[in-house]
Amino acid sequence: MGAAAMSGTRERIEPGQPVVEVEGLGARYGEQTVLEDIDLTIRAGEIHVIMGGSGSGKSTLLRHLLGLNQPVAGQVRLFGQDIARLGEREMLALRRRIGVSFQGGALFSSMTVEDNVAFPLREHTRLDENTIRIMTRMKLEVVNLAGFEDLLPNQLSGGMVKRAALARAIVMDPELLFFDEPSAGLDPVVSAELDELIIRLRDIMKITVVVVTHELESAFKIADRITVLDRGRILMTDTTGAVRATAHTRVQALLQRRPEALQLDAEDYLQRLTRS
Ligand SMILES: Nc1ncnc2c1ncn2[C@@H]1O[C@H](COP(=O)(O)OP(=O)(O)OP(=O)(O)O)[C@@H](O)[C@H]1O
Repeated sequence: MGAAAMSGTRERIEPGQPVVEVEGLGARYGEQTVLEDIDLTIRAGEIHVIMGGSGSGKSTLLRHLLGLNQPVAGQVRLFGQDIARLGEREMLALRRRIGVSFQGGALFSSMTVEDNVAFPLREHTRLDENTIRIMTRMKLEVVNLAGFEDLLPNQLSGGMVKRAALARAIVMDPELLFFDEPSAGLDPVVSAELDELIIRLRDIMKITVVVVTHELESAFKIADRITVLDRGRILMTDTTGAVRATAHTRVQALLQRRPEALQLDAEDYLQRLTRS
């Protein structure tokens, strides 16, 4: 039995139903508009990749989806609930249905892999130690880290750290997982392993996964649907096939670029410099 099942009754959302709904979202930092007119629906059971170059607004969108930032316009609904209207307790209950693996979401360096993964269970549930241990080990197996539970983070490779962080993000059996730049800093082989793992989470654990990335290859490999974000606006949301085949010139321009070029758009960069 999972932590979710133990923490009370909750309806599991049916495949294909909207899990994340964004309508007319706008975001600003000071005078700078960072997101504008964002409409987006993410459905249960899909791997949805939000793709865009550096500064396109990916991280800001993610922060809004998690309710960490207040929008200047529009709304975000998670599991059908408008997150701006939720009280603290309701928001906490909602957050338990969500796993997050952030780029900078480092492991606690003084804790073993096992204690790191067990941390959310110790913080948010009253499960006994034996159950916590079993659930933690199960998740370590899912991410292929069985046998490494007693190591400290600095004894792990970059790919292993990512997998341990992923185990921690799924230890509460989330229905929705946000994964920020899974392949950042990883070599291609390790990055491909992580892609496989994300696909496995969808197929075996039936988790809806939202991946934010600027890695084109990885995006096309794992996504059911892709949202292309550019300068704070959504250029398109569609299946990988449709995105690849689109006649949209700006999308094609972004796709033709080498990943490194996509990270730093010179024109954008200069605009940003002169704006501030
Ligand atoms: N806390 C902040 N305060 C002010 N401006 C910010 C802040 N965070 C981001 N920005 C600006 O908002 C814009 C979008 O940034 P954001 O981090 O959302 O983009 P991104 O697509 O995630 O980029 P990257 O891939 O480089 O992380 C950029 O112009 C950035 O400089």
